[in-house]
Amino acid sequence: MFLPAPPIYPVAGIREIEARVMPGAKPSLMERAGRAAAEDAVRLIIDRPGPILVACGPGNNGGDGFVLARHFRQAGREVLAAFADDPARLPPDAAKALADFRASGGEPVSSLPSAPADGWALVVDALFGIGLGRPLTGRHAEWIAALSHLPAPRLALDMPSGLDADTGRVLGTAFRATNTTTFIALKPGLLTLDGPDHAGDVSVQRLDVDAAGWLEPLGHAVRPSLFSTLLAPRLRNTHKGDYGDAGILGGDAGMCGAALLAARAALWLGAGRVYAGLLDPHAPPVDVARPELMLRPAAALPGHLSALAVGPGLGQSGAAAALLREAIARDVPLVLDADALNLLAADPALQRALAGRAAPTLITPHPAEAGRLLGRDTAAVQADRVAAALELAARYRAHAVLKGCGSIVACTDGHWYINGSGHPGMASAGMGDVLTGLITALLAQGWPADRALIAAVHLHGAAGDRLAREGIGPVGLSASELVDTARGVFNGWMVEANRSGNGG
Ligand SMILES: NC(=O)C1=CN([C@@H]2O[C@H](COP(=O)(O)OP(=O)(O)OC[C@H]3O[C@@H](n4cnc5c(N)ncnc54)[C@H](OP(=O)(O)O)[C@@H]3O)[C@@H](O)[C@H]2O)[C@@H](O)CC1
Ligand SMILES: [K+]
Repeated sequence: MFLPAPPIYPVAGIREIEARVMPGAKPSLMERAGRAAAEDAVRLIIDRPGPILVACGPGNNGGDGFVLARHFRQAGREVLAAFADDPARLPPDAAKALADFRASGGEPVSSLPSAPADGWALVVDALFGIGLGRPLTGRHAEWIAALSHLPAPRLALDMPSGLDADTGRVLGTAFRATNTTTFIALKPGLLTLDGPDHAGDVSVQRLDVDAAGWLEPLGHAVRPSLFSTLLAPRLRNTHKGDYGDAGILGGDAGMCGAALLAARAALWLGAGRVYAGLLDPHAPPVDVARPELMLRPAAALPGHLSALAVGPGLGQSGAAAALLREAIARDVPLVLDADALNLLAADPALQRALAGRAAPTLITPHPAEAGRLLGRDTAAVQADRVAAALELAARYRAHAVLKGCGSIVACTDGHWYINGSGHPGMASAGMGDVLTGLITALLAQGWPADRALIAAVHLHGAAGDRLAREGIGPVGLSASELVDTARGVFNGWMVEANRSGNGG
């Protein structure tokens, strides 16, 4: 049974939901948040005696911390709450949480206590949540640096302090959590850019709020349930023509391997026939390790294809640009990757041609390619990856994946997805070519373009994760190895989907 894809809301969405739920909420959302976080915390300290340190900040995140601290006091645990902001400026709920903590016999200390001889059982970061408005400096930054290095489970409430909830950017400095309990729903900043390195394992505590019932989410975390209905078993009475003809165009001198990797991935993920059109005039006529592939000169790809990818090893020659122009004119699902994106970024005529396509287009830029496509530098793209991916999708009328930590898939209908599979061992040569091949295979088999992109991105990372679990990576994992494993993971998903009634 595949789990549903959890919704993701930016801060504005969380605030909107909060404003609708807040007025009548009993117990208050803060009471629910502090209690839910305490329940997560109990699991972290099951075998850990000793005191708990809770660092509380000047807003409602601090209030959550006081509620958690009170619950542990009432349960008989030793708790130290550190709080050095102005109590008179606490928002009303947080002021009440502090008063309740005091009423339970607790009293905050105004500087970070030194660690007990046997260490803390748990360190809780309740300094800042979604209200973080600027880079952290001074005492707050010092506390966060000190807390981040304590050798104990480190639990962040809602967000690791210092991490921008919308973008995953570190504002000044950010808490390094082993675990994060986030409230109501996921936020993009937990899942992309610097988020995963700071949030650790993320638990979502919904606080009995049906977020999607209040506000339709545009963002989701990727789970196989997003495409499980497409994982149907093959009918017996079928032949290779039913599974599509995939074309891969690229492979100029010195870069044939890129096109071959994409082609192999397309074949291994089930495309009926795979053609590789290679620009290098000295390209081999056959892939001896994969003789099933049909290698052709770049200009000799068949007229009819079910899906076409342009880019792996393409280069930026005049011949490459001409082939790209012809490819864009084909009425076929089209994947653009690597130098196809660089050529596109530099040529307004190609961009106009792309905008006029009726068949779906998919683009797979890494942040530097995305920057070229959007006419800005890489840092500006990374500053807000969700916004950049959505802008790419709108401007190029294409489903776009912005690769990197927490790849963002943005669709032309405005929906977006953040993928959590994969690891940094996949930052190696040829990985992007394999992804292009996987996408092309699913398109060739008739998958809707948005689902093909989401599934291939998730599969690519899941294959890397499986290999890393087996000791093949993260260090030294090669793109070729990923191809076989992606096939295994995908077939496993099909078994799972059909066991659970093919509905996720
Ligand atoms: N939403 C919900 O449904 C629920 C929300 N809940 C909880 O509330 C949290 C949001 O609370 P929040 O809005 O009070 O914001 P929060 O993160 O505590 O920080 C605001 C304070 O920080 C300050 N400040 C900001 N940046 C700063 C900086 N760099 N350096 C120094 N100060 C800085 C800012 O001051 P100001 O900018 O006004 O000077 C203000 O005082 C949310 O994350 C969750 O934990 C749950 O209880 C229940 C459900
Ligand atoms: K926090």
